[in-house]
Parts: sequence; C-alpha cells; structure tokens
Amino acid sequence: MAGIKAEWGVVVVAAGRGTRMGSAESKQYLLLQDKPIVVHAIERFEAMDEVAEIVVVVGTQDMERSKALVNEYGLCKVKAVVAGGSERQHSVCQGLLALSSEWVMVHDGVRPLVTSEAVRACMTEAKRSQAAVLAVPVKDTIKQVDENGVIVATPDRRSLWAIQTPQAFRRSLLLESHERAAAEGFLGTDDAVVVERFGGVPVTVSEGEYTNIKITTPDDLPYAAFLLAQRAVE
Ligand SMILES: Nc1ccn([C@@H]2O[C@H](COP(=O)(O)OP(=O)(O)OP(=O)(O)O)[C@@H](O)[C@H]2O)c(=O)n1
Ligand SMILES: C[C@](O)(CO)[C@H](O)COP(=O)(O)O
Repeated sequence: MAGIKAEWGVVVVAAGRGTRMGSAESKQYLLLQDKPIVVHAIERFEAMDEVAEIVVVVGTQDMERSKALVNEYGLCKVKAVVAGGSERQHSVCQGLLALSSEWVMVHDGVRPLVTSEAVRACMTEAKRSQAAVLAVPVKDTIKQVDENGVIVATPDRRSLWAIQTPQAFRRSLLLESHERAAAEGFLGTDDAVVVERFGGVPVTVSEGEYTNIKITTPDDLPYAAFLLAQRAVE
C-alpha cells in the first residue's frame, strides 16, 4: 500500500511445551478451522504492510515441520525459523538476533486472534513511547492469596491490566534489555518486564481487545473456534 513503510520485524515465539494444555501435540500445532494455531498467528502479521520480516521460534524437534508449514501456507515474510530455548525469554532472544528491522514486535504463537487494528494501535504507541504492549483492563476483582489460601491484598482494580502480545519496541532497546537481564539471571514472563527492569524507559499500554486470547488450557480451544467462525460471517 502506498505510503506505508515496511519497517517492522516480528518474532513469533512458538517453542513452548504447552504443559497446561496437556495435549499429546504441542498446542501451537493444534488445528483451528483446519489450520495450525501458529499459522493463524503468523498470518495476522504476514498480511500487514507495515511488517517487513518475521522470524518464527520453535522447538528443535519441530524445525522441519515448521519450515514445511511456512512453505505450505506461502508465508513469504518469514525469513527464518530458528530454535528456541528452555524459557520464553531465551526464545525471544534467539528470534531478535535473527531480525534486523529497527522496530520489532514479539507475539505469542498461541494468540491467533489478534486484529490488525489492535496491532496498529500498539505500533503507533511504541513509536511514541519506545516500548508499548497490548493490554486490557481486568474485569474481575483480583486478590493476592498466600500459600494457605488466605487473601492478603486486594489491589485497586482501576490500576490492573491483563497483558497481551504483541509487545512492540525499538529493537536496540529490547535486545540490550534482554542482554542485561541474561547477565543478571533475571527471568520474566513477558518482554515488557525486561524493559521495565533494564531498559530505562517507561513501558506503556495500548488498549487491545478481550478476544486476543492466549490458547493456554483446553477450554480456550472452543472459544477460539467460536471467535474465528464469528469473524468469518461478519
Ligand atoms: N521456552 C519457551 C516457552 C514458551 N514459548 C512460547 O511463548 C508463548 C507463551 O505462551 P504459554 O502459554 O506460556 O506457552 P507454553 O510455555 O507452551 O505453555 P505452558 O506454560 O502451559 O507450558 C507460547 O507461544 C510459547 O510457545 C517459547 O517460545 N519458548
Ligand atoms: C507474554 C504473555 O502472553 C503476556 O500475557 C504471557 O506473559 C506469557 O506468559 P506465560 O507464563 O508464558 O503464559
């Protein structure tokens, strides 16, 4: 499309084991509308003019079948399929090293329902703040509970957001933050926390959509299938 700069690289992380799903097949390869979940996730970015390159991070045992999927589905922007590590953070690092774009997004290969509108809002916010993540305000009351099942704190819900992906950053900021985290042995569950700790700039949220679910447990599958089917008729 005229006027849109293809200046973004995307790391799609799909090297997890999916322990909470409990399926024989790794959850990122389970089918949604006859297509592997990870392919849905990659396609969300493949279709965006802003995206120049995509790196997919997978388990070493899944390298060949993942490359075959890239060919089968004509995912032309995928420039590399690389092996991940034992933790999500290690997998992200491997992906980042294989990208060269100035701006990068990290996306879970098990979030197949993100929309281009939400991704664009996140990219715009990252250009403003250097570091931005999709998130939604929590709907439930959240309690902190101790090991005896006793509620010890009720944080003010107005300050609580559920964090999603993609998470968008200037590549140099994210890579340097990850390198510092590795040097200090810090492990977090997302990229935002790595930049919060080691990046020296505030990470901001871009309000996303509740439908951008992460396929985590078996009950997420029928809901994701329902959401996909609903989009097809809209
Ligand atoms: N070592 C790891 C661990 C996770 N991931 C990816 O990070 C995302 C995070 O989602 P999550 O639900 O935590 O995936 P798993 O780690 O596979 O799930 P579980 O914790 O249930 O084992 C997934 O796309 C997963 O494949 C990864 O690339 N490398
Ligand atoms: C990055 C993430 O999807 C944001 O919600 C999430 O933190 C991944 O964490 P998990 O522990 O690997 O599920």
